[in-house]
Amino acid sequence: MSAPLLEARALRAMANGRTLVEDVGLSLAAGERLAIIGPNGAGKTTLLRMLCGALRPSAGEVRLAGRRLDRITAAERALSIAVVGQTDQPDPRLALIDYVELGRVPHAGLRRRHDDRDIVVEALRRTGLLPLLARGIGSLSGGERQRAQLARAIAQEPKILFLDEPTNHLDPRARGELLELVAAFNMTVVAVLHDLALVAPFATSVAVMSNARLRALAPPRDALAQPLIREVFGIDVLRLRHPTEDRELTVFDLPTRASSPS
Ligand SMILES: Nc1ncnc2c1ncn2[C@@H]1O[C@H](COP(=O)(O)OP(=O)(O)OP(=O)(O)O)[C@@H](O)[C@H]1O
Repeated sequence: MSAPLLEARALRAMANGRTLVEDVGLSLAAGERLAIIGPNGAGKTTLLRMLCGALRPSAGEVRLAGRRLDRITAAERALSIAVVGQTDQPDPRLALIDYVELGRVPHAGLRRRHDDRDIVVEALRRTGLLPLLARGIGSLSGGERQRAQLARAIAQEPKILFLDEPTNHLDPRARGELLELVAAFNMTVVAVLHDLALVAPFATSVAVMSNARLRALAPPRDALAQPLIREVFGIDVLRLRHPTEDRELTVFDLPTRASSPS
């Protein structure tokens, strides 16, 4: 059997005497999309940063295609991993097309590919940004900038795409559309998501974090179920028949005070 593309064992993150992540293990096959969910402060971003090599674990290890991530050179890692995070602050004067072309930099050390520009233009087209290609990054809206980051990551052609809250600047329709777009690329993806309604249509598996620990690692239908969601988030999950269409609706409902556990 081939090794999983991404594998984490007994991961722990400590900072300033605090345990941010404790004993997390998971594995991801090529083509899977893992959503990491959990309340604020649960350790989601810390886990994502260890999985993508941005943060060295205090204990445990991460393997990419069977090789320890901390033993892979930065150049090799850049060929394999793209990260769309919340901290990217490019020079606002940079034109959008030049920003997206930065995604090709890890490949430039090999043979400069004549189709680099085609890959960049295609990434802009797929993210709906082609009409804005000459605009300065600083003039883009928050949502456009989020799509620009995705375009840069797609242009990088990574083995795994890591997304930290990729939809937080987007309107409700654009949120779903962005994740649909990511799914359409058939890449292996690890994404921290806050909006639970987006998880089931997007993810093939879900890691539920709570108080620094992995509470569940399961397919969306099992992970997004009572009593776990009630316990971890303090909200209810209701599965209801759509009133006019032949399909089920999943509703995340804030319980009223009367029905909340005290
Ligand atoms: N360097 C640090 N030193 C001390 N505590 C930290 C440090 N970095 C993060 N933390 C704390 O660790 C906890 C987990 O942080 P993390 O960002 O991983 O959570 P999260 O689940 O992504 O949260 P959110 O949903 O709010 O983004 C938080 O309580 C945070 O304040």
